[in-house]
Amino acid sequence: MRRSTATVSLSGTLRQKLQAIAAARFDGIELFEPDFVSFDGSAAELAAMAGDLGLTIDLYQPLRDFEGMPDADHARNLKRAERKFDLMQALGAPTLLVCSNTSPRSLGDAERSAAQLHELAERAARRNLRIGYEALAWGRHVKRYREAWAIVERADHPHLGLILDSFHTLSLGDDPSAIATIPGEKIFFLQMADAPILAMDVLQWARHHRCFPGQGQFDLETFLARVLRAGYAGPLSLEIFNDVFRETPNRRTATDAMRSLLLLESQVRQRLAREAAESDDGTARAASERVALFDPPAVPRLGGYAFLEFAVDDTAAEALAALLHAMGFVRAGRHRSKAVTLYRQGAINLVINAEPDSFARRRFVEHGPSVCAIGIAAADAERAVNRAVALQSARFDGPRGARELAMPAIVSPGGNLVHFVAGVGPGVDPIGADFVAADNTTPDDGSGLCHVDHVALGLSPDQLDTWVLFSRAVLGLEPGDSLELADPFGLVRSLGVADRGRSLRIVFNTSSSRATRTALSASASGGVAVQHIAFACDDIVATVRQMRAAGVPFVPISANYYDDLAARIDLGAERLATLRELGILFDRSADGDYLHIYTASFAGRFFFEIVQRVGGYDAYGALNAPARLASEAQAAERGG
Ligand SMILES: O=C(O)c1ccc(O)c(O)c1
Ligand SMILES: [Mg+2]
Repeated sequence: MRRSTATVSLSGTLRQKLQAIAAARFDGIELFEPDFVSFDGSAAELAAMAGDLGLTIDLYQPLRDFEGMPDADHARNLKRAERKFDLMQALGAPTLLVCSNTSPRSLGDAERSAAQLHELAERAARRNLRIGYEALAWGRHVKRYREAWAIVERADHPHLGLILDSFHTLSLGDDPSAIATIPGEKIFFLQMADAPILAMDVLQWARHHRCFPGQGQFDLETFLARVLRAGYAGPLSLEIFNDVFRETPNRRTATDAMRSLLLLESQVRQRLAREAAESDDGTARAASERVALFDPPAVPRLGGYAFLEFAVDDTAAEALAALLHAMGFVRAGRHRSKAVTLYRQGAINLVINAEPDSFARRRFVEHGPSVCAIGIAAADAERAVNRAVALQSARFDGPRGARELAMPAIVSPGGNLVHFVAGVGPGVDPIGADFVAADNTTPDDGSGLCHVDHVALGLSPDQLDTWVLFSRAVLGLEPGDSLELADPFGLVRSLGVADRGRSLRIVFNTSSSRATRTALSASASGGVAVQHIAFACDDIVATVRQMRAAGVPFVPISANYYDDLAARIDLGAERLATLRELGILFDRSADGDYLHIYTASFAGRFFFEIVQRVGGYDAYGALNAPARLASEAQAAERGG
C-alpha cells in the first residue's frame, strides 16, 4: 500500500517534517492546514519541495464546519472552499478532507447536508478534485461513519466519498463491521490512529493522546481488515495528534511511524489470509490480491536472556566483580582476545567489558558503568535480525576475532545493542565458546540464582511509545497493565512487556516529574538506561541469607511496611518475621505470589533485584516499588 502521514504527526517546521517523513521512506503526506498557513513559502514551492523529496501531497485537511449550514453561511462556505481549491491545485493535492460540522449553527438536516456536499463536489469536479467527508467523534450531528456514509450516499456525486479515521470509530466503541458493506471506491482516504483507552472527553483524547498503531490499545487489525475487504486500495495514512510527538525529535517519530505501519500491514496480511481460508464471500482473498501488504520475516521464537553486557573501565570492573562475587557469581572465563570477563550463575551470563577500543568503551565514556548490550536467545538469530532490519532497526556488525562466534546484532532505540544468540540450550554453550575457562570455576557454588527474570529500563517520557512499539514489532512482546507508582518526588509509570512464553520480560519505567530517581537517571543517560536487572531464584530466603552473609548491600525496608503487609495479607507470624528480618518484599495476585528484594545502587547507575515467583504470578511487584523509592530517598536525606 502507499504509505502516508499527516504533517501534524511530527514536530518541527514544515520543511523539517517533510525531510523526516521522506527519510523514513513514506510515499506521501496529508497536509495539515495550519502547517501550510504558517509556511514561509508558496504552494508551488512546497509542491516542488515535496516532489524533490519524492513525496506526494495526498490530502489537504481539514475544511471545517461546512455541511448542513443555513443558506447564507453556505454561500460563504463555497467561497472559502474555492480558495482552498485554488491552493490544492497549486499544491497538486487531489483530495480535500471535510470533517463533520461541530458548529452550533449547523442544522442537522441530512437532506440539506447532502445537497450542500453535492454542490461542493460538483465544484471540485470542475477542477478534477475530490471531497472526502469524515465523521468527527464530536461532530454536532454526524459522529459515526455510518451517519457520514448515509449523507455521502444521499449526495450521490462521483467526486464525493467517505474518509475513515480509526480513532473516531474506535473511541466511540463503534462497530467497524459495517465498513465492509461500503463500496471500496467510495472510501476516498483512510486515516489510522491508535490510542490508550482513557476515560476522558473524546475531543481532548483525540487531540492529545493518539499514538501510532501498536502503541495503544485499539483493535486496528480488525478495523483495517474491514476497510480492505470493502475494497479500499488508497493510501494507508497516519493522523496522530500527540503532545509528546509534537516535541520529540522528528526523525525518531518518523521511524516509529513507518515501523507502526509495517507492523500493522504484516498483522493484517496474516489476518486476511486466515479470513480468506475461513470465509467464502471472496472479499478477504480479493483484498489480499488487490493490495500489497508488508511481509517481514516472522516474529522470532525467543528463549530468554542469553547474556547481559556491562560497559566498564578497569576500576568499575573490579568493583562490579566484587559485588557479583558476593552475589554468588563465579568468574567463568576471560575472552580469547579482549579485556572481557564472563561471570556465571545458573543460566545467567554477565559479560564485563573493559576493552579500551570498543563499542562498550564508547558507551562507558558517555554513560558511565552501564549495561551496553543484551543477548537474547533466538532459535533463528539471522531471521530475528532480518525481521528487526525489515522493521526499521539498524543492523550492527562489530569487529570479530578469528575464532569468535558470529552473533548478529541490532541497535535498540536507546543506542544499546541487542544481540540474537542462536543455539542456546541444555548442553550447548554458545556464550562460553568465546571465553577461555578460568581454572577457579566451581559451578556448584552460587547463591541459588537461576536466570534473568526481567530487565527494567528507565526511560524519559518521550521514549516510552518508541519502546512499546520496538518491543512489539521487533521482538513480538506484548504489554501488560500500565501502573502508576509514587516516588517521594513524583509519579512513576511502569509497564511490563513480555513474550507469550514469558521467557523475556522487559519493564519500562518513566516519569514526567523532574526530580524522581527514574527521571534523573533517564535524563543522565540520554533518555534510556537499564535501571535494574532482576534475577530469579527458587528459594529467596536462602538466597538472601547467603548474600547478606557475603556482604551484599540491600535497600532497607521500613518496619511499617511489614506491619501494613501483616494487615493486608495473612502470611503467618513466622513467615512474616523472616521477610521482615531479611527485608524481603511481598506481593500477591490472584495467580500467585512474588517475593523480591533490591540491592543498593551500583555506582549510582543501576541495581539488582532478586525475585521468586510462586504459582502464576505474572507482574513485577510494582506496588512495592514505593517502599524502595522512599527508602532510597531517605538514605539520601541522611547523606547515605
Ligand atoms: O481534531 C480535529 O479537528 C481533526 C481534524 C481532522 C481530522 O481528520 C481529525 O480526525 C480530527
Ligand atoms: Mg481524521
